[in-house]
Amino acid sequence: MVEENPYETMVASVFDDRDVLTESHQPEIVPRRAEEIRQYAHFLRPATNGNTPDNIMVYGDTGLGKTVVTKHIMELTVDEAENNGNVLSVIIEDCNNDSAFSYTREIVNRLRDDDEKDFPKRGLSTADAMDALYEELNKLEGTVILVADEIDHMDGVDSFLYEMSRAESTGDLDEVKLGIVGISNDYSFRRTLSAKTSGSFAEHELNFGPYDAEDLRHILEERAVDAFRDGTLDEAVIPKCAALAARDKGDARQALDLLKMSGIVANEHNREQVAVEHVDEAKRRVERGKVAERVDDLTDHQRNIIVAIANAEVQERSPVRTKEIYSLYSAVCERRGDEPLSTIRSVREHLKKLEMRGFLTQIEHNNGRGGGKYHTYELSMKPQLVFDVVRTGDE
Ligand SMILES: Nc1ncnc2c1ncn2[C@@H]1O[C@H](COP(=O)(O)OP(=O)(O)OP(=O)(O)O)[C@@H](O)[C@H]1O
Repeated sequence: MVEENPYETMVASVFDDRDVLTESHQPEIVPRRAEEIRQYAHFLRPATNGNTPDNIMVYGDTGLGKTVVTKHIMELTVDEAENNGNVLSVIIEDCNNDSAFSYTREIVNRLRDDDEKDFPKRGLSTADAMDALYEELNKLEGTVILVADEIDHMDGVDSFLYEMSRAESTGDLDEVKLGIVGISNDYSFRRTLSAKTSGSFAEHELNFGPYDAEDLRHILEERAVDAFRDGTLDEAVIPKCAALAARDKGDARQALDLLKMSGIVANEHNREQVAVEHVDEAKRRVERGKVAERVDDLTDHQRNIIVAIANAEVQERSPVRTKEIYSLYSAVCERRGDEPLSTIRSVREHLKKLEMRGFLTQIEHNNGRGGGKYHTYELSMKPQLVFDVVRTGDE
């Protein structure tokens, strides 16, 4: 028997360069953020003239271009400084739920030569790490801009910002001028800083609003030029991806993920062109992927609880009271060979957490005078999505 070569029956991929649609790709053009880029440049201009730039806080929800715009403006600012005969270094480091100590250590090790990257993990205080950082920064010339992405995730951020923003005036930094840019999804970050830090870290604010369908269409079209081969995108595909993402949160990451997944689906169906129905399937897959990531963070008990409520929903018994959830949950545990929690009270605790994390919706009922209050719960997503990602075999 002659073995079939699967490549022989495949049409050419719709993609020219799929990586252009991924997060790590830094586009040369960043459309639809001209005003934010202009404001940014205004705040950063002193750095192009060899002076200390103002500190900046960039706020906005996820996927609104805070990072991509920041990288873009930093490149322009470094070029401008160079044209003016000045030296500007930019350090961009994600806070990644780090402590101020480990964040500082990361930067120190990045700035050190390879054979000196031995900054110890233990035994030193944050103050020691900051001293090491000042030492490294003082080896640079001109102006330095430190960009702390997801700054609200840094443990100990208050004193970090206090120290860094005073470092020039205290003489810790005597060779370079330092500006700090913080990026955050959390608009209340400013209010979490102590009065003394707010005072010394006086900064400008830049706010990024959601994209509308028109913005997203432009962004996707720009990327699609390099990502897809000519003629492989049905003309309705980009408007559809843009409209779906705009209707949700106006998030460019979501729009790009949808476009990329639509191409993957078209390839899997062995089609020469991406069509609108591929976007529909892509949407389902992207949603499933997101729910799967969130389900990964749940405990086994919490997973069994949402499966129990999904079961109630397909049996049209939802919304459900806690007592009924408990017995449905116990049945799920039994089927899966898990030991159930022994009290309704502990299930109730998990219900609260699941509600907070967006898996469930709680409905409050009032039985009128003397009747007391009680709660029922329903799923905040389609039950099939739960069955798909938890793989219970319960559907
Ligand atoms: N105006 C734009 N032009 C081109 N690409 C964009 C634009 N805005 C966002 N993107 C792309 O969308 C994705 C998300 O953008 P980015 O990482 O900058 O968002 P963010 O606001 O920093 O989000 P988060 O807070 O979740 O990190 C990236 O792939 C980015 O390249």
